[in-house]
Amino acid sequence: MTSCLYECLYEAGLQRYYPQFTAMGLSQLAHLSQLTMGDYPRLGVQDMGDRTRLFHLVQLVKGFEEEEDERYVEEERAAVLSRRPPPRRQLDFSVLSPEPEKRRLGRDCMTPCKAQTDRETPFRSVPGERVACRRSAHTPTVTPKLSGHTDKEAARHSRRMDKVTQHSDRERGERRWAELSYRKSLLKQEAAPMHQGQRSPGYNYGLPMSSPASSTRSSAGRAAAERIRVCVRKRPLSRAEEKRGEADVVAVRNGESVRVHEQKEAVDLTQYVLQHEFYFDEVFSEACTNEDVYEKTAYPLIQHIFNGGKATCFAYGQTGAGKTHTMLGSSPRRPGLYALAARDIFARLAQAEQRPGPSPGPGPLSVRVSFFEIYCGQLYDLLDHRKRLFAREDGQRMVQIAGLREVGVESVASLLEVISRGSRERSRGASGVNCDSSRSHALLQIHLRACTHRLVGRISFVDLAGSERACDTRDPDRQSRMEGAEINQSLLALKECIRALDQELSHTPFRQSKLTQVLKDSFIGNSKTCMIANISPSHLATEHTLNTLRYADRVKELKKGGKSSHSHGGRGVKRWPPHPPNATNTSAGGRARPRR
Ligand SMILES: Nc1ncnc2c1ncn2[C@@H]1O[C@H](COP(=O)(O)OP(=O)(O)OP(=O)(O)O)[C@@H](O)[C@H]1O
Repeated sequence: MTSCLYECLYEAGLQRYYPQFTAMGLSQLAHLSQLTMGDYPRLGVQDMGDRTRLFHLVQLVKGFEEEEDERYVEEERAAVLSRRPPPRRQLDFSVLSPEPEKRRLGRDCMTPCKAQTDRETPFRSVPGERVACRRSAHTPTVTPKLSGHTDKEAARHSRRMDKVTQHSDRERGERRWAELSYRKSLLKQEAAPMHQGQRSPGYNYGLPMSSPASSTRSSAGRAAAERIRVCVRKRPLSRAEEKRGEADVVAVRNGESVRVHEQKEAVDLTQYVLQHEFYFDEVFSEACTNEDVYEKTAYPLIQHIFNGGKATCFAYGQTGAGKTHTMLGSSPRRPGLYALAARDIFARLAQAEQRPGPSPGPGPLSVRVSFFEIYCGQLYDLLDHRKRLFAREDGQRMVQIAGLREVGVESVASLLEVISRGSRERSRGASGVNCDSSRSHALLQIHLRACTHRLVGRISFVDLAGSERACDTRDPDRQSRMEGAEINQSLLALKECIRALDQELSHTPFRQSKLTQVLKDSFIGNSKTCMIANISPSHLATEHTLNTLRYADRVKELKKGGKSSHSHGGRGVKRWPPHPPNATNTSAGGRARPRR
């Protein structure tokens, strides 16, 4: 259960500090009264406007507490005088519904309450109890109805509400938000409902199913855990987003879970915040650097390819979520995963050369690089003037890309030079979200070859195209609609492959898209895969963020069943149910919702 602290901070425009509040143990609105201005820097509140707003919020909470204390003293005295116990304050659930127990947390709050009238809102007045409230657009001021309360008490409560209003009238402008928070906290002291998806067999249509990693996993499960690693990276709000007043609604917790606060409005206009919590192998907060991400994602894969394995590291997420930033880095001084991997590969090769005596492995290794993109279902060689390529299966049912150019590199610098040459060739276009959006999937492959040209190990870095919907593209002409459709189709195909693996289907539909075709060996044989799901913190991107997290959550579930080995390329029958149209567009309730 959460507190309404987030909502009040949200109203105050301070919600981006919420993670720091919770990190300091401030999880309830009442905790704010203990704050002093000396605590502001520790909460990261440096901006003058933010400090002022936080100060006003703290004052309001303190004022409310004092008022509450006075009221209780008064009530106690009146009770003693009249020799009767103080009135019991209980929720009048009878006006809500004949089935009060159903109207508790979670999605029940989304259900409009027919029994309520516009002017009757059951609420509680004792902090710590749960309350259901209703706000009508036509009745901005609600009169609370208290069970067991006398008219006198109701009038007193009403006076207190009026006092808040008068107070606000005196100091308009900046303090308006605080009063709103205050009113909200009075009326909605209920915690925002936590959405917890129930696990059910089969496909969950995007329903969150996340749960913490189990320590009692089978050995097969542990092996699978090694094969697929699912991480999430949250990027910081950009300056432009901050200026536009966008809110940070994503909180990273303990480096392994991420919580998304989704602002919702029920049919009866009740405002509430729905919380979604997901658990992953690693969750990187906005404070993490590319080095931090590399250390826990690609670094183990580099060790693996030197042991003769194949590895794939792909960055997934909506456009502008930070995939390219993660892979390429932002400047030579802030390298991305490509450069950090190259540095480790060459360091390891240098170590092997310096080692005295004959090497136990396949002898001296050479590093070769290929770089190609998948754009609108076609393959293009980024190191060969965008030459068209074709993926074909060989006799061993392994996918080979005919004509793909491999360039030999001898140092980190030369590898980076090749990468930047290829990156310039990538197809770009402006999506509605990112003005420098990648509209293709880019696959950088670093091959370790023996002197006989035999492939010893290989790592593929896949910078997936933005997973936004086609309708998000600016001026959606035919080309951008086709791009968007193809991107969505290939991501859906990837999901289908993962699901087929998850459910141990005898046939994995690699051929549904070029992406899954060329990624075939990412999930078979001696291979390891790491997915980095990039997410934006902005409240405007909440739906995409949830879709990305649900997708990543689905991949993570692969590990739980311990399904480490799969037949591939078999001739089994497709047994999975046909995916729903627009399955990537899911509502918070977990059901696929038709796109508009
Ligand atoms: N971790 C981060 N720290 C700071 N800035 C970041 C971070 N991640 C992303 N950004 C910035 O956000 C913007 C968008 O990021 P980026 O281009 O990497 O998104 P993308 O997911 O690759 O988008 P697309 O799919 O459209 O190419 C860039 O300006 C980038 O510098």
